[in-house]
Amino acid sequence: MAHQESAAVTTKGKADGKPVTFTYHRHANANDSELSWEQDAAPVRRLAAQDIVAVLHKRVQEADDLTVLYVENTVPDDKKEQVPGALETLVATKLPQPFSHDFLLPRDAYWQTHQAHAPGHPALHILVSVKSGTGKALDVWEHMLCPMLYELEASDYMLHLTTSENSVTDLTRDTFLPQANLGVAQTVILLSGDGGMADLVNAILSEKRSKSYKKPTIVLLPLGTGNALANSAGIAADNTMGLRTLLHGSPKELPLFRATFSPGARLLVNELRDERPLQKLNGTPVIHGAVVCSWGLHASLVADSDSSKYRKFGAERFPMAAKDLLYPADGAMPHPYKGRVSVLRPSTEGKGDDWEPIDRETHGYVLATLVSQLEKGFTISPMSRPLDGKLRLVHFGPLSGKGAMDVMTKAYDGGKHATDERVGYEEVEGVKIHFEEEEARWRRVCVDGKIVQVEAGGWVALKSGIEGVVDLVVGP
Ligand SMILES: Nc1ncnc2c1ncn2[C@@H]1O[C@H](COP(=O)(O)OP(=O)(O)OP(=O)(O)O)[C@@H](O)[C@H]1O
Repeated sequence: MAHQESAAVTTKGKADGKPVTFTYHRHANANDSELSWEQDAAPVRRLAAQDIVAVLHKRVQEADDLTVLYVENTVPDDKKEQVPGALETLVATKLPQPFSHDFLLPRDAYWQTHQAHAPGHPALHILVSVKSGTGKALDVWEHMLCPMLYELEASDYMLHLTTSENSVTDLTRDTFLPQANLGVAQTVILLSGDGGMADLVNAILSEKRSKSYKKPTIVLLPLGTGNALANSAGIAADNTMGLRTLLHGSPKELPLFRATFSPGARLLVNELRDERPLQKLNGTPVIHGAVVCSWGLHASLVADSDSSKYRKFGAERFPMAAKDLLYPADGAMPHPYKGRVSVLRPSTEGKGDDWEPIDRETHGYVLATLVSQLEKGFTISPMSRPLDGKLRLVHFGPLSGKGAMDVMTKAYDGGKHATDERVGYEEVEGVKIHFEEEEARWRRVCVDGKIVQVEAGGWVALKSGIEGVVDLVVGP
């Protein structure tokens, strides 16, 4: 879909059987392009490029008919909370050639070659995480994905709706993993946030994989709150809820890190009220992640905002909880987090496995990530490229509420915090933290949105470069 020039091309054709004049305004920035059509006295219809899912060779009446799939986002304001959009079709005859060139489904796209009538096509699963984000995943299935599969004549799939916080884990352990171990190719369209992906990956890594293990291919439709993975991998760059990436993209291995914890670490669930044991690897508690591992302000923010009180506000829940942490009610400074942090830098000739301490006894923010954005526009790691597998550390010492806000504001401004002298930012292979906090709430670690409570005197050690277990479909 890459193109440089900015031009308009006009053709005479038909839209849904009625004679019209099509105009395609093609812009250097593909998402600014627009298709419009005029029919005598009727008002001009406009279709923004960012709403277009794909153009299909689907003959309806005339030999040169094409079917345009697009997302209608003009939902009345009072319905916006419930319906994020709906899939619509336009049967078009004689579309401007540059338009069809830009949006026709590529013949070699993963979807084309692996789905529908392709021989030996993978088992197709649709997994709807109904409580992710503000709870719109089911609407997206009903109004967008299901109608699209109908248009694509893809009816051979299994639909799964989550019924509990364990649904993704259970389904992966009982279905995806055993099939993958038998070498069966599977595509999973996952309507969720980062947590759904984390559950899936951790369930796979909780058991042994066979020699014939075949990585499932995951198509992620961004239905969470932060959608860090989707925003960083370009899946959420248009208005189609990931449908365009589903049809045009191709699979690439999802890089992972492993966080290993001291023996007393526990996963906090049920709005932090209950504890669960972590998975064990060689007797040691572990969690794997694809997005972020943090301690300090970020982890406290995720933990404090993980309640139904805040969740209903979507991504707004973070700034709301941030206010309480940055400007404590007693007028004190934000909490200085006490502990020893050391890093393992990418190995260079002559340097071994040397962990180097960060020269500071207290900290404000310690965050390691594999992605560039933690939510749309919050560019925590501006050097990160989609699925580059590089772990990057962002850290700073205790700052005033205003100082920390200042740094965060720069992160929202294209990642300018990365060059702020108060902030450390570098590529690392590992991070270790030994906690020296008395109070439990300051010993909470965030891994891909999950919260781990570490015991007094405990530690966490993070390593990148873990062998991937799934592929993620990303844009061309
Ligand atoms: N039917 C359900 N009942 C109870 N819990 C559910 C159900 N469906 C999903 N969940 C839970 O809701 C949470 C949703 O997490 P997810 O990461 O997908 O969304 P998010 O936290 O809103 O987004 P993000 O991680 O992108 O910020 C998960 O913990 C998941 O287990």
